[in-house]
Amino acid sequence: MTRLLETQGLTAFYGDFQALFGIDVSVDEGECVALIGSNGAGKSTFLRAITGMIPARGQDVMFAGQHIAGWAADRIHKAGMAMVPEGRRLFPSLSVEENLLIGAAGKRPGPWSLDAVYELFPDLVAKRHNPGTALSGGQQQMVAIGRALMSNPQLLLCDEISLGLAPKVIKDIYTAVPKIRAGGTAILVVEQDVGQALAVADRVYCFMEGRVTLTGTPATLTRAQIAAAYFGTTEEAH
Ligand SMILES: Nc1ncnc2c1ncn2[C@@H]1O[C@H](COP(=O)(O)OP(=O)(O)OP(=O)(O)O)[C@@H](O)[C@H]1O
Repeated sequence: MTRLLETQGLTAFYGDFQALFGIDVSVDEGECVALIGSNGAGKSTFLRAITGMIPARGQDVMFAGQHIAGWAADRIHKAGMAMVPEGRRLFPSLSVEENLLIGAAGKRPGPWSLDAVYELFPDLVAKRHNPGTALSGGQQQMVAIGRALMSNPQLLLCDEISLGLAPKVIKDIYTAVPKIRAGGTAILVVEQDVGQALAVADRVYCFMEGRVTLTGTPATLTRAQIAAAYFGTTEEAH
């Protein structure tokens, strides 16, 4: 496996407030990695730090063989990282199709196109000329994922894609993950639903208070270890 993303000792600050304390996370090409942890653990901050949305303070972030710490967000996007932001953030005055086409700005060569996104999410076909806001929450999430895929990213970052959605809808959305990986895209998901994270990911990192408290594969981690790493209970986390 070739290493796609690697952070070593990543820190992040909001003003004087330190939100991340030395995070080591890696994602290999084509891999699916999940970040889990409670509210405020630092998962979204990690995504913001690697995508250049908050300044990196000179630490090491390697992506696709390049040192990207300090790069502007649009340069990182063009290098092959695309984000599905928490809350979807569709453009309300634009149609589904226009929202998708916006994601094609800075497009790299690859398998994703409007047709491929509609094949991935057939529910969107009949809605293609509707405004993004006229969709259900699940359909809006599909547009947000499709928009990110339109740039043909090497790494797709998904921040809480199941938040506020019904279990059936979450299941539908997660069925897209193997198809996205089949196109060669690695996925880093932030997911509060631990069961969902363990079901979809090759490896999991648990964050607590700005630190990684546990990492491993779903097959090797026990529920007790995860609970300890997630909530800071007394059992030692490995
Ligand atoms: N814009 C901001 N300004 C100041 N502090 C922030 C900001 N965003 C997040 N924080 C703080 O940074 C810490 C990490 O927050 P972060 O949003 O990364 O956590 P999270 O694990 O993604 O949780 P959530 O699921 O709530 O998004 C928290 O203490 C939070 O209050």
